[in-house]
Amino acid sequence: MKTEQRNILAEIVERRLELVAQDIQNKPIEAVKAEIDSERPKRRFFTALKQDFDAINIIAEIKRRSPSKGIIKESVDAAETAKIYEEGGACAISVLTEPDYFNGSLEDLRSVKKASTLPVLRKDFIVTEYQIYESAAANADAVLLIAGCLEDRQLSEYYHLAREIGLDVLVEIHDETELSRISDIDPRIVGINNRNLKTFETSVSNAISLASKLERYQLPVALSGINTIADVQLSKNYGISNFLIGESIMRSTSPVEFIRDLRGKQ
Ligand SMILES: O=P(O)(O)OC[C@@H](O)[C@@H](O)c1c[nH]c2ccccc12
Repeated sequence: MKTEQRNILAEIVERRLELVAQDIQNKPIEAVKAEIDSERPKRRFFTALKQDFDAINIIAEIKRRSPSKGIIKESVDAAETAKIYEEGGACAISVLTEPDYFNGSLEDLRSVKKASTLPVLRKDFIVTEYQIYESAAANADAVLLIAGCLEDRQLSEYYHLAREIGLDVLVEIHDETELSRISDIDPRIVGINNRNLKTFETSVSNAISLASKLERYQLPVALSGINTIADVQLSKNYGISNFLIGESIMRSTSPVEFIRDLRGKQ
């Protein structure tokens, strides 16, 4: 008999919606929109990824804990971590802002943006339009949209809204069904998650096999489970140049050297 797998993604999304409802009580959407500075300095996430063919671009992630691994690093100073990532040559910084399962916050994102000169990606479970405006108000340069937790209509609306207000978008997929669901929005940056967010099963070959199915002009980013130089090199051999890495960098005793090693630089 097959036991039903607890769907963690659905649980996180349910909780996220509750938290956003509280945020809206505290600060209505009009107030958030008013906080967006149209003159804010924009750093292009897309450009950071579009380097030469030989490059290995690392988006280094600030991730305090995760539902699959528990606490990854006890005390984390987001601003200091961002500076270290930049020193190692990361091309962009991803900041987990989900509070309950990842111990993140928009405060982390704001301080990372101030402390570094790199583009900053807001990594969260974006399931409302409110969070998109909130991302721009917090000075994010890009947002993540996860196909697995959005309906087609939401995916398209949020994608276009984010682009309209000047945010780049990383659209995350995990399998071929999700790949076909994003063909209408035709995103320029496609994150391929090696981890199944419903079951946490992880395989680095997932990004490799799906990347070959993207359009030529779409930039693949391999997400999750990349722990070693060999993992990076393997994907690179299959034409993937962009990697989003959290846990292994967070756990490293010398992240500057580790990021350099992953990039194949001295
Ligand atoms: O820590 P890892 O295995 O290097 O993974 C980083 C990143 O890919 C992962 O944090 C992630 C990918 N997609 C997500 C969606 C929500 C939250 C987290 C994620």
